[in-house]
Amino acid sequence: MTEAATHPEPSVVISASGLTRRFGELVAVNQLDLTVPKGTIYGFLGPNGCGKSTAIRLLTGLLEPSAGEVTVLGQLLRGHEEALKSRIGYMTQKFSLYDNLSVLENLRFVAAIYGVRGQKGRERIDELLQQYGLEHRCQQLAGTMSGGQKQRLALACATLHQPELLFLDEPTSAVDPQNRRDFWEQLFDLSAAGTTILVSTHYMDEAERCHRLAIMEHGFKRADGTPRELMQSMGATVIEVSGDGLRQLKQQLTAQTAVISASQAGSRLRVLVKDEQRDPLGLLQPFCGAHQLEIVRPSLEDVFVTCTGGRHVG
Ligand SMILES: Nc1ncnc2c1ncn2[C@@H]1O[C@H](COP(=O)(O)OP(=O)(O)OP(=O)(O)O)[C@@H](O)[C@H]1O
Repeated sequence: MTEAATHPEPSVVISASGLTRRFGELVAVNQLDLTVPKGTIYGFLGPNGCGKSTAIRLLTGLLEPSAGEVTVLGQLLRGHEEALKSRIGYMTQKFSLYDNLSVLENLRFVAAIYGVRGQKGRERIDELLQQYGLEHRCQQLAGTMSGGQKQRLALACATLHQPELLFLDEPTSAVDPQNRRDFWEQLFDLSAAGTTILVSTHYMDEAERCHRLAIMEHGFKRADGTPRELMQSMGATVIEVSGDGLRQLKQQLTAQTAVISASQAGSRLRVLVKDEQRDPLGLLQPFCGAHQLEIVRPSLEDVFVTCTGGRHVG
């Protein structure tokens, strides 16, 4: 019998049930159930303070839960935090780099922590310098680098020991759109090589890139699935209204109980109407006069607004 047959690789890399963390009266993470399949990029989408960082710290074993269980890479997390550390990478919001150490010194420091020594360590560092475009910055102090460069160095540090599971807590908050795009290409490279990635974000466009995601609010998971599944099962119709006088129209429409929200983009009003309203166009028409009405495809932002009762991310 082969090794693989005796110890089959888990197809589910993170499994959590009833995961809860209280800070005094505050429940930062509330009864979180989670299943993250191997090789996926899984997103936590939600506004500041909804519990994303706390959930990540619980799943890495850095924080003890008040209740609930977590299995990571086929092993119960509780009691195995140390053993699992070498199989997990974690990039924090603040990137955790030493500003007064050079790029090379930061990488060597992390290599020493993970015991990636000697020839193997040097080769791995060279490989990462090249992979993340840092080979000409070896001697530069981390504190003098741009946001995008720091981010690449932080990712190199977090993946130095080639973790099977990588946690990224709002990794793109401090970088520009081009760097964000490049960063996501790097994440897909890692994912294609078999790394499972859990990433938190409050950007809709980032969440949309994930294979699967959970929408979080006030410590609760409000919905989860692939972006497409979430859009298909959102429970609302999206209608775009175009024309003049949209500010006043918006007030009239949001006063209707079947209207979840109305938000303006340019000369269009994007209106979400609950699915229980059989004739959503008929509901809006009496208010809209000469305005043009069109049913359009939902976006992830529409899903978010529907799940969280109209409140906004960020
Ligand atoms: N150590 C702590 N002690 C007390 N309260 C905490 C602690 N850590 C987090 N919280 C609280 O728990 C809630 C969730 O915080 P968390 O940092 O997990 O949210 P988040 O979604 O990651 O937001 P952000 O991106 O702003 O960090 C917040 O109300 C926060 O103030």
